[in-house]
Parts: sequence; C-alpha cells; structure tokens
Amino acid sequence: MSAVVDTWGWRALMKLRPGQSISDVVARVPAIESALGTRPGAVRVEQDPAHAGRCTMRVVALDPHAGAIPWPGPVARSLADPMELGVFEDATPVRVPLLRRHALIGGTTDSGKSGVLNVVLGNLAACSDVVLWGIDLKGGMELRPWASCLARLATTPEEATRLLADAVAVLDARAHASSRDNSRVWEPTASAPALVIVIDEYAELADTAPAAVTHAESIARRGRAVAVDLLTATQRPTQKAMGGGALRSQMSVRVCLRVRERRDVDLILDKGMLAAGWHPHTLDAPGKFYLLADGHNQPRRARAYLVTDDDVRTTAARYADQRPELDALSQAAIDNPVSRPAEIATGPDPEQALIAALAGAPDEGLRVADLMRLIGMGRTWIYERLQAHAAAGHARQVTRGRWRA
Ligand SMILES: Nc1ncnc2c1ncn2[C@@H]1O[C@H](COP(=O)(O)OP(=O)(O)OP(=O)(O)O)[C@@H](O)[C@H]1O
Repeated sequence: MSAVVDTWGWRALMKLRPGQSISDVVARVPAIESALGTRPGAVRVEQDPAHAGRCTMRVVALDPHAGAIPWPGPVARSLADPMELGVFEDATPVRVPLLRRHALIGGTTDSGKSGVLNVVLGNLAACSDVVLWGIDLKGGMELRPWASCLARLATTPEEATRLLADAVAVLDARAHASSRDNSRVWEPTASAPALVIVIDEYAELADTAPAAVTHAESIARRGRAVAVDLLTATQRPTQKAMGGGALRSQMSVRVCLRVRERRDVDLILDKGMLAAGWHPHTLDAPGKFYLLADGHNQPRRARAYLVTDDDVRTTAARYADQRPELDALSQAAIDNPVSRPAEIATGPDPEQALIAALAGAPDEGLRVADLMRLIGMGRTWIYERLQAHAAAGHARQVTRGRWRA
C-alpha cells in the first residue's frame, strides 16, 4: 500500500483479503480511525470501480471546513467547463455545470450568498464565451466591483426592467434564428457568446419591478436552449418571489446556504428535501451550503471558497479587456426593438404584457401598431389601456403616437 499525500491528508489503494468485500472495510472504519488516531469522520473508503478486491482509503486528516478556504482562482475558461465552487467535507472539489442551466442561490442574511456569487463570477469573468449582465438593486453594492467585466449593470427597477426586456429580445431573436436554421441549441463561442444575467436579491426585484419579473420568468422558461441563463441570489425565497415555485422549477442548479427556518429548505431546494436529509438550517458557518444539481443528488455539506475583495479586484482587472461582445444578431435585436418577434411581451395576461412592453420600450417609445403586434390585442383595447395608464401616470406619449412607461 503506497500513499499519496495532498493538502488535506492522504489516500492509498488497498488490496482486500481474498473473500473480503468493501462493506467489511466500511464496517471497520471507526476502528481504523481509532487506530490511526484521526478525528471521527476522517476516513472514507471507496470501491475501486475496476476490481471488487480493491478499494481506495482516503484519510482527510484536516477538516476542510474548519476555516475559510482560499479561492484558488478561476478554473473555467468556457461556460462548458464546470464551475468549481468549493470543497465537500471529504475535500473533494464541488464542480457544477452551468451551461444551459439557470441557478438559484438562497440563504439567510450573512450566510455567504455574495461569496458564492463571487466564486461563480470569478469563473465566468475568465470565460471567453459568456457576456455578463448584472442586476443589483442594492445600489450596485454587490456587483459594482465586477463592473469592468459586466457589459451592463442595472441598479434601479426601471433599468432592471429594460435590461430583462432586452434579454428577452435577444432570446427571441436567437430562437427565431435557430428555428429558421433548424439548429436545436445555441452553442456558445467567443463570437456568439452565451448571455448570463446575474441578479442579486431576486425578491427585491419581484417587489419593485413586476414587469421585470414577467421577463425573468420568460427567460427562465425559454432561455436555456439559446444560452440565455439566469444566475439569481435571494435571501427571501418566498412563494411570491419564486412565482409560486414556477421560477424555481426552472432552476436546475440550486445552492442552499444557511437558512433560518426549516420551511425555507423546501422553498429553495424543493418539496420534500428537508425530509430527505438536506439540512441547511444546521449549517454553522458562512459559505457552507448544500447543492442540488446534475450529478449532485445526495445531501452533502460543502463550503464555498472565500473570494476576498482583493481577489475580485485583481480578477476583474485581469479579464476586463478580454470580455466578448454580443453577436450581431443579438445586438440588432436590442438596437431595433420594433423588429422584435411577437413574444417580447410574454405571459398570458395582456395587461401584464402591456406593462412589460411599455417598461421595455426604447427611448423613442413604441407605436400602437407595435403594441398590437407584441401583445396580440386590438387597437381599441390598447388605446383604452394606454389612456388609463397615462391618467395613472404609468405611461406617456414620447412623441405623437409613440408610447413608453
Ligand atoms: N466561503 C466563505 N468562507 C468563509 N467566510 C465567508 C464565506 N463566504 C462569506 N463569508 C463571510 O461571511 C460574511 C457574509 O458573507 P456574504 O456577504 O457573502 O453574505 P450574504 O449572504 O451575501 O449577506 P447579505 O444577505 O447581507 O447580502 C462575510 O463577512 C464574509 O467574509
């Protein structure tokens, strides 16, 4: 038996005695720990997948979660690479794929949500095939340090609504092009990058910008195939903020940091997860989390790397001038909103769709004919609703016949 030493301890390949199985060794783990003089839980035994008579014994002598774990820097260079968020208790790295996935990061105040966002942003900043947009309604406090790597940063409900409306326009244009060209999915490259929208405190957005929520839900439903993805963090995973679960159900990567109440576990992760052994209410330090994602279906405690303010500064500075630009098709959809396909103002409720369309309208406003096409309602209905919104101060005529919020 020869041992390989690493940061946290060592591991060795072991040959079992004839007739012995891995379960015999697993049953002896407490005795092995006692004989080696390690802390309880330090020894893990794994079957050699190639040979029933061999196993790997891993001794994690130091508790990897005992203190903050420094961020080693970005490992991803493409959205197709898994993002490395931190380490599990057995010191194995937490790697999670984000391509064509929306992600939700939840946890109480000071649980480390911004910390996890920073790890992901640090990796995305180094990816040459992702355009990053940010929404931070805390006045930009969390995301502004990344501003040099964000192509857009919205810090007010109005800007957020406009940004998400533009993202829906990008999505529609890409979906239209994909169906025309018969290509099923948008494969991100440096010249046709993915668009990832980072939203810090989604509940705040839901409270202050209902029209923006209509767009976010549309992106959650339809964005994956065309590589328009959401990365959202929230402290308040209420039914209202999560659209009664509709938004969460589209988020296939869920990171749950410490929560105050047990019922929040099922709100962030999924119904029944608390009963299934996912216990984020017991996490005892910032940055510790449970992950639910492809390949992560067992409740395992993990801890995120700690990204310092200095790490953010140096990483943002290093990658700022390597950020890609949106492809021409997507940029044209933003610059020329009148030619947007009819799904810009999504949602079954025409009133909501009208509000969203007005909020997302360009500076010069939208014509009644545009609104009719976007919303699918007749001239009389649109005209009456515009008058009502104008009287309530929610809409205005920019120039004759052109409207916006
Ligand atoms: N992975 C980590 N390891 C060690 N300490 C961490 C980690 N992540 C965060 N912390 C510490 O915990 C504190 C809170 O972290 P953070 O700001 O990320 O929490 P938050 O959930 O975003 O808080 P808020 O809800 O107020 O926005 C910070 O002081 C930070 O240094």
